[in-house]
Amino acid sequence: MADLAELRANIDEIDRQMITLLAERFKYTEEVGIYKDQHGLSAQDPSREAQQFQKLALYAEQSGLNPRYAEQIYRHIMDLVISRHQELKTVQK
Ligand SMILES: O=C(O)C(=O)C[C@]1(C(=O)O)C=C[C@@H](O)C=C1
Repeated sequence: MADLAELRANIDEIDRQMITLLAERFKYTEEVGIYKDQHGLSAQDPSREAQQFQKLALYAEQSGLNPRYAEQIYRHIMDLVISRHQELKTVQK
C-alpha cells in the first residue's frame, strides 16, 4: 500500500492535467459561443448534449468510473459553458 504523500502526489498530478485539459476545452467552447452569437444559435443544444452524454457514459464504464459521476461533472461543466454563451450574447455590440 502506497503512503498518503504518494497517493496525494498522484492526485496533484491528475489535477494538473485536468486543469490543463479543462482550459483547452473552455477555449474551444469560447469559440463555439462566439460562432453561436454570430449565427443567432441557442446557447444550449440539447440534441448535441444527448449524444455527448451517451458517449460519456460509455467512456466512464470503459474506464471504471461511475457513469453518474461523469454525468454530474459534465452537467456542471456544460452549465458553465451555457452561462458563458448567454453572457456573450448579451455583450453590447
Ligand atoms: O457544442 C455546443 O453547441 C456547445 O455549446 C458546447 C457544449 C459543451 O460544453 O460540450 C455546451 C453546451 C451545449 O448545450 C452543448 C455542448
